[in-house]
Amino acid sequence: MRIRSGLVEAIGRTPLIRLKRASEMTGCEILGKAEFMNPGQSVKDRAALWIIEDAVRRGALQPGGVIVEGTAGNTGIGLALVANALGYRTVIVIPDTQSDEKKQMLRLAGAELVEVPAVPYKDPNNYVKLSGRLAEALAKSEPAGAIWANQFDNVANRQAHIDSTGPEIWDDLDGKVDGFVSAVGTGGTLAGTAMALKERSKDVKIALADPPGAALYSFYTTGELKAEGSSITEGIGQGRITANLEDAPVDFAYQIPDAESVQICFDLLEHEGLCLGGSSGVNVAGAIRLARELGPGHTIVTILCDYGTRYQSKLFDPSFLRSKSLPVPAWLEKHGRVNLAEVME
Ligand SMILES: Cc1ncc(COP(=O)(O)O)c(C=O)c1O
Repeated sequence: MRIRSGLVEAIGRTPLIRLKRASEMTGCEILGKAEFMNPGQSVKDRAALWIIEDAVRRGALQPGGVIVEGTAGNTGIGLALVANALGYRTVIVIPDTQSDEKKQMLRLAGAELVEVPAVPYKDPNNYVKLSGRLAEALAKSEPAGAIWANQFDNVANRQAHIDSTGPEIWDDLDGKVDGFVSAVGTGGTLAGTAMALKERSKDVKIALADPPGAALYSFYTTGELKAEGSSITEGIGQGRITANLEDAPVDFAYQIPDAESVQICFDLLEHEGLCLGGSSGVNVAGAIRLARELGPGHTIVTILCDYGTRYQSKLFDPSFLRSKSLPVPAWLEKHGRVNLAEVME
């Protein structure tokens, strides 16, 4: 019998799942690291835990203290759950464009939610900058103090992946890994996992998968930060080189259109039973591109970032998809296969 002593110990050590259709299509072994199986149902539980433990070690976070963060949702959920387990409180600043499901989960976990209009990073009222100012104010007014988690530029975030995600992938595959692909929100997952894998073998190829509207595809292919278009994906799409992204060893970069990532999410749900958010679709599309780049016979790992029920009102809602001119798979609208009235007669 193996018991984990609490929520904190239940974070990480997620399985690698073989993605059947992507593997068959490319002749490669395409594996998804099941980060949706973390207690907060996303990859961001790891960053939340490492950021909190780092603040405690530095003496910045006192018992009963407040953790303030600007987040698209998943980091906030991770922070709120870990805070509950360890005796802290959370105040989360979230752009109003994020899904209702994530906001509901944050409230359920006891986070104090501050919803703000989604404005670009350069605006002083951007959610990240606002959360920094709020943390400064609360540090003075709260009896037990407050810290700013600052996931974008706090490298305790990528340290989580240097210490856990990367080594877990390497160990589970006995070092037989040829490529790793990830989208970027803060860059913690991509940079941290890439650094851990490259440290073990320089031959592992690292690829960025970027949605439209983000500037990193352009940065890693031309050296210029340039963004065009927009995307329905949440939690990813970065316009600058965050501290977590600095020195990330990126070999290839791909831009994935929404029509492709959305189609992959439906495919994974319909044919493999994997219900995932949009960023996982971007990652799997990126893994397929890297597999084609390297050729058959290689092992490529990517991240299955979060669970799809978080997006029932968006990615999995036919009318939302139509409003974004995205194709709706027939089976998503299929109802009435079971006629209960007939059976009960
Ligand atoms: C759904 C989802 N996918 C991917 C990411 C990207 O992870 P990272 O911040 O480590 O780049 C995030 C980050 O918030 C996310 O919420």
